[in-house]
Amino acid sequence: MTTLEALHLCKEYRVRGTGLGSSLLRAVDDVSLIVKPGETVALVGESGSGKSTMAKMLIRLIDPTSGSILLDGSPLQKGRVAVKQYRSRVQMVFQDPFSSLNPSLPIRHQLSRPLRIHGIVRTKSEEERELMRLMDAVNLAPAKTILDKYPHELSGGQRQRVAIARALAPQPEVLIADEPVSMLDVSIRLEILQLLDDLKVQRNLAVLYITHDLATARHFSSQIVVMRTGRVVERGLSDDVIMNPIHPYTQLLVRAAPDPKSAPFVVDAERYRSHPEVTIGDVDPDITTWPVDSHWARAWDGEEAVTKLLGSVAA
Ligand SMILES: Nc1ncnc2c1ncn2[C@@H]1O[C@H](COP(=O)(O)OP(=O)(O)OP(=O)(O)O)[C@@H](O)[C@H]1O
Repeated sequence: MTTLEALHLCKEYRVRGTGLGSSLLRAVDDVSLIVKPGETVALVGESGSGKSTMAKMLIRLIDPTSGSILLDGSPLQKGRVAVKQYRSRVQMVFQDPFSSLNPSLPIRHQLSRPLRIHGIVRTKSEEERELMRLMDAVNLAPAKTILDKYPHELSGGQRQRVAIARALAPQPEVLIADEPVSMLDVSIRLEILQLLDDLKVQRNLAVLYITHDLATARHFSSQIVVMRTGRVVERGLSDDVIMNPIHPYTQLLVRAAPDPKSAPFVVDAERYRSHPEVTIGDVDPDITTWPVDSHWARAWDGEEAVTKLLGSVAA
């Protein structure tokens, strides 16, 4: 049962000026947030708002300039051993499954390494069993065939599933997902987000979902934290933030979203048409002002009308 907490985090980067000198850029400025087990918190903002810098601090790739990170209320210890222990509890899924996997190693190697490093397995038979479990957890089949493949032999979605399996290998309690679907084909984004959501429930994970897509943030998160130029400008329950944005920047994000009516949602709607229990209807009028580079449709599931998130369109 692990809670991840960021307290007044700041990060300054030294950047070269136009002349000879350099100056400091405050990429993250006094950001606090808390992610609890079984909960997804979305960190939302436009490019350059500081989201990835937050992620890098929270996974301990970079140190904060000031502020602190607490895991279950305890401040982090310094040193390699402490970082390794931290990473066995807090893992990250990166944006790009093409560069986050080593192209020269088969999948089996990329998954068994963290299993061994973090002491999850000791023998060959334990390793084999755990590899099968991981493949099963991320719905990759046939497991043995895929384990022997190289990343370039897999689709983008399969690669991201492998990356998720690798993140799960140390049996973490916290998952940081930094734009985990933005590099993927529109048609599979929802599947990957749904997988992360299922894993959250099954493993009681605390999930920080970093995205610029407010629609999926609302769908998959209980809370949304909105960042702008390094600062938090708004936070709250996801529905409240989307339906009643208070800060002008959040209102702008919501308003600036493409109209889902003009989004090519028909492509994904076609996928749903093959599901006999769901019929695609009109786009839900309530969401026409949504910040959506996602597309939605009103669907009828038996008697009940439901709004389905069908996928995201490329930004
Ligand atoms: N290593 C670095 N050195 C200097 N400046 C940096 C560095 N990394 C990020 N920045 C700057 O910090 C700010 C925040 O960047 P960051 O990548 O955290 O934003 P972001 O919200 O994740 O954006 P994106 O979605 O485009 O990745 C930007 O102005 C960026 O140019």
